[in-house]
Amino acid sequence: MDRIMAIAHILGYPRIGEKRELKFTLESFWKNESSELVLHQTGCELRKTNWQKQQDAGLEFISAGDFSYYDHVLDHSVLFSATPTRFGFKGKALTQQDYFALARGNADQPAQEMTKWFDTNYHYLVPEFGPETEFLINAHEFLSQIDEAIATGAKVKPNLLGPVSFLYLGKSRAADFDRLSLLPALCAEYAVLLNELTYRGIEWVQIDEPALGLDLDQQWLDAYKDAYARIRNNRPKLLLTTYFESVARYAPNITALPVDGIHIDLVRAPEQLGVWLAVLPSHWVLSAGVIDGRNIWRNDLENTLETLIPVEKKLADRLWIAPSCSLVHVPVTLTHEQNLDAEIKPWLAFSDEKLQELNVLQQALTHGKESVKESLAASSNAILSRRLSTRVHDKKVSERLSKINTISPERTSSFVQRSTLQKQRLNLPLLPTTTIGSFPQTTDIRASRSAFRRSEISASDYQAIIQKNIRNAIEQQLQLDIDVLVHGEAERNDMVEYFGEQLAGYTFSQNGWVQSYGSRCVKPPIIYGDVYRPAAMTVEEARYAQSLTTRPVKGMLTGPVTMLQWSFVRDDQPRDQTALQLALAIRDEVDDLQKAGIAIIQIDEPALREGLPLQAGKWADYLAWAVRAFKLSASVADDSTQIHTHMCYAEFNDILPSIANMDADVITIETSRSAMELLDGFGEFKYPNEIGPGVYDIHSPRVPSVEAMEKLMERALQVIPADRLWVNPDCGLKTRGWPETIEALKNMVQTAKNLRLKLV
Ligand SMILES: Nc1nc2c(c(=O)[nH]1)N[C@@H](CNc1ccc(C(=O)N[C@@H](CCC(=O)N[C@@H](CCC(=O)N[C@@H](CCC(=O)O)C(=O)O)C(=O)O)C(=O)O)cc1)CN2
Ligand code: MET
Ligand SMILES: [Zn+2]
Repeated sequence: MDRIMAIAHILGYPRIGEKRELKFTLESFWKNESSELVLHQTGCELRKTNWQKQQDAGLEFISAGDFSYYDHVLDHSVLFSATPTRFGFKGKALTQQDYFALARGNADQPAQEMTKWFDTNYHYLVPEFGPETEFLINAHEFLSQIDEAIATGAKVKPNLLGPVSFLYLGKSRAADFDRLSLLPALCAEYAVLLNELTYRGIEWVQIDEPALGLDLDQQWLDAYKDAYARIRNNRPKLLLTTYFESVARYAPNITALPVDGIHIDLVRAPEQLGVWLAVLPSHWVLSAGVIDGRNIWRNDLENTLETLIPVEKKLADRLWIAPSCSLVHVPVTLTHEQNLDAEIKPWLAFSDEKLQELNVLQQALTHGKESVKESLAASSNAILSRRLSTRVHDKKVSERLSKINTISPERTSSFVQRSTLQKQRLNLPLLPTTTIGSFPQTTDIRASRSAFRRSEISASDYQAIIQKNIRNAIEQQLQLDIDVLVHGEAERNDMVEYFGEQLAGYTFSQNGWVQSYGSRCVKPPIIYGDVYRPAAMTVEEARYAQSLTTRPVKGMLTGPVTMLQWSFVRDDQPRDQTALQLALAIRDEVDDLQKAGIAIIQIDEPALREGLPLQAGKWADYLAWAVRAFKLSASVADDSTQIHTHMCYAEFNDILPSIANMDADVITIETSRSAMELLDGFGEFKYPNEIGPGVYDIHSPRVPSVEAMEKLMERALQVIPADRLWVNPDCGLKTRGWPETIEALKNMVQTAKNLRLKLV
């Protein structure tokens, strides 16, 4: 006789579509090339397909409310009418254009700020709260998607971001404003919405509270108690979902909440299972996040069942099984992967394959392992094939790594000594101007690359096109009178993917796209084995660019921590080991570049901050290996070779000692959106080396004025001495068009010239 069904569910499904349908429909809508109707039709089809897949996989519920036309946190702000006051949308029924204005800005207002979703490469739109914020439920779009889901006939579990995490993830522009003062008013609207869902016959709602994975002070912990007490009446059952970290330390607070179950991430934090089994209230369900929602490796199902079977014995139908977090962080399907390495492909599981894995686990728990013995055997074979593969371990790499302690992470001389040598060699003016690396990735460049990939043009044709683009970038920069040039990165599809393609130990998908923000996607390359650099990766382009000018052209590399953070990484060795392998590969490239006569080498680390663990107790360990990896990649540089690094998208003030310890000769950082506030930390901390604080935001096509940039630089000059300051944009220009790029850089160079006159 069958026992009670084990319940399988997911926390969210990717919304971009198997072939990035959402991206293409969005971009054509924005260009006015297609209608709102087409946009909504595509949205509707994507949801329908996603739900069908979930039903086919035998999930107990289909997941609704996880779809978004841009970002689910933005949707949540709209759901409660909590859009920033500055847009003047109060009391107005938002149009589709209004919605995108919040996400992308309009003629009058810059977009809502965008920031990283916890330690992922997904970006959300930061809610803006203030004393004037009023909440009013505006659930038409949300409820119509729920109704659409209900109409499929399946059981529906709506997703909602929880009230405390929503407030936590927002920001206030008003000084000293306490966001928690908004909690009662916000919860009143949640209550209305939850009543509405009860009325629709919804049994369970998934309420995401990922803030519980962070270090919370007492005030925020208490807010949970208050919030959930306020929404306890006439509502569906609530599954409180947590992910990315252990929440065991808050178990006493969490178990006191009037909810009906908890989801925990057992991939990131398997050690918390014991705690939860011991304290789980007797009427709660426990949703075990056992399938990795952040990585693409096939699950070891036998192993997972070993964990689950005793739990199931104890909890019976109170055990639910799920991926560790929403699947938005992994690609959609392996179905279209024709070119994936045949040995490696069976080791992988994208979202659809993860649904299958859940299905097998559910069957095994319900009907016994016998019932799915073939699937279990296939899983075990894949795990074994990966473990025994001769392609994972490379003796040369392990030998080199075993001697890594003999390589000094320090440069030969101190910054002051290096600086003297570099000044002699480079002979730059005061407040040198530069850019961050990329110039516009035009449709032309992408189309040529695409044609080359499809073998429609030859390698030499493709190379000629890249050279033409490099030549153009150099000419433009010379005309603009920029001091330190870049080659423009035309040859790179994506900074990380490009290097991954040239390193051993990496493989790639054709279609493994993951949403980064809005319509922008990335295709993280896959590290499956020991990493090393078989041959020089950037020297040819750097040498060519340098041959066109007497001004210095920066060599342009991605650093080991960012390579790690933006790739799908091995789960069979600690991350720091992979980072060290990457560090040695980049180190080889730095050496080759300087041997080719390149005097300045930039090693980008935009993801260094993103990789920081969510709980402060783990920071020191991470920072130690991450900084060491960066330094090992740079320390091969001669004193007279100037090392730059670049970081964007982050608060740096809490890790300034580590940034200083990286000892790059120059760091360029994103500062313009915070009006140089960020630089105050560097001033207070007395950051010892040179800094280029970004003087304009590259995320908007708006051309900044000379006055605006001068003002920012004057602010910078108050905290950093002029002889250690550079003038540059916030980040690379790959997403911009040429005309606005030239106008903006013209003004930027003028800014530097004006200031030089004032300073002498
Ligand atoms: N990995 C990573 N993470 C990051 C960043 C980053 O640069 N890289 N920056 C921040 C986020 N910013 C981002 C900024 C831009 C894009 C972006 O523009 N992505 C492109 C894809 C880039 C790419 O790989 N382009 C391929 C082209 C892929 C493609 O669509 N090809 C078409 C053909 C295109 C054509 O014919 O024009 C096809 O194959 O069908 C290339 O240049 O080769 C996109 O969504 O469109 C992504 C993230 C933080 N995280
Ligand atoms: C996301 S950081 C980007 C750095 C890179 N060198 C560029 O200019 O695009
Ligand atoms: Zn950047």
